Amino acid sequence: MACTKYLSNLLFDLAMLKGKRVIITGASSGIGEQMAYQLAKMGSHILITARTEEKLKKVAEKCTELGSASAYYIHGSMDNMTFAKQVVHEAERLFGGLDMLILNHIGYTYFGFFDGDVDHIRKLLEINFLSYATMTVEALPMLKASGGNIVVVSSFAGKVGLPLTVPYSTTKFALDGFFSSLRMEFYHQKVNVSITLCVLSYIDTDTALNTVSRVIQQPAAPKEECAYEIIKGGAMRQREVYYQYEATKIPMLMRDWAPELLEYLVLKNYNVDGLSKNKE
Ligand SMILES: NC(=O)C1=CN([C@@H]2O[C@H](COP(=O)(O)OP(=O)(O)OC[C@H]3O[C@@H](n4cnc5c(N)ncnc54)[C@H](OP(=O)(O)O)[C@@H]3O)[C@@H](O)[C@H]2O)C=CC1
Ligand SMILES: CC(C)CCC[C@@H](C)[C@H]1CC[C@H]2[C@@H]3C(=O)C=C4C[C@@H](O)CC[C@]4(C)[C@H]3CC[C@]12C
Repeated sequence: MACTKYLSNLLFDLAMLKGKRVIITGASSGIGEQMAYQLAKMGSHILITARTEEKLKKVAEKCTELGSASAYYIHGSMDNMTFAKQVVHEAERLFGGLDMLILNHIGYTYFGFFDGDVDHIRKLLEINFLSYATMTVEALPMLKASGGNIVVVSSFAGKVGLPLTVPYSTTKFALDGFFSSLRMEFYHQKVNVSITLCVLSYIDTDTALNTVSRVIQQPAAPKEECAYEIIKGGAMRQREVYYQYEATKIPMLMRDWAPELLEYLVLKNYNVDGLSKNKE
């Protein structure tokens, strides 16, 4: 594993992203914000989006300072498919094309036992899944023209059923179904657009730490390194990225061979007594 990582670091030249035109969704905070900074340092043209304009403005300004070829922002909510399409059209207007589409945003969800609210699942599917499909469809002509990359930020919870994240996990599993099937069709149709699905473990973003630190005992991995690994995987046209490798790939090997053992290990990692304190 260490050897593979060493090799891919060696092959991944930061210059690969110089001058590339990139959209990053959910880039006003967390992993998306970090990806914007990394791409800025690599000299990309960047269009970031999220709902909060003031935060986006600050992130875009920092991108310019860090050396981005250009940095723009557009604010709006991804529960609105017209807005999802508008973001792609804005990239076309600003850059005249697109090399990389990084789909990373998620809507708010609760961390707790499923409360029976199916309407919440429907709304979360709009934000976490349907907007991803919408932006992909809209961006495909530009990505085909550039031989570009689609990068989908998912989770270990999108590969394995976990407690306390029923609606969220549903939306992440949907991403795997859509994008893994689409990737297969691209092979058939000789579409030169790569699809990278990123399977992330617990990452130290403010949202994650505030939401789950009382319940999950294991340490969170650094968002900066996580952002780098996602961009690298996308640029290298990898089909999937596992970060942190040990916390995601090894349990994945267990998933089909020893599912009961995996369930046992997952449950041991959750301290559900911490849940009530979460709500205070
Ligand atoms: N952190 C973790 O432990 C893990 C994270 N992941 C994945 O990584 C990705 C990033 O997560 P993380 O950085 O922690 O999340 P953050 O909460 O830090 O960032 C979420 C981003 O999405 C934006 N957003 C929220 N609601 C909407 C909306 N309705 N429309 C458009 N944008 C919205 C937020 O900005 P604003 O509020 O301004 O709209 C923000 O920019 C997600 O896909 C997540 O599933 C996967 C596994 C673990
Ligand atoms: C082998 C097992 C012990 C691994 C367990 C991994 C667990 C701890 C990891 C894997 C995926 C992680 C969740 C995730 O994907 C995204 C988010 C959204 C964020 O806003 C709040 C935190 C949350 C719910 C993460 C919580 C921690 C999770 C469940």
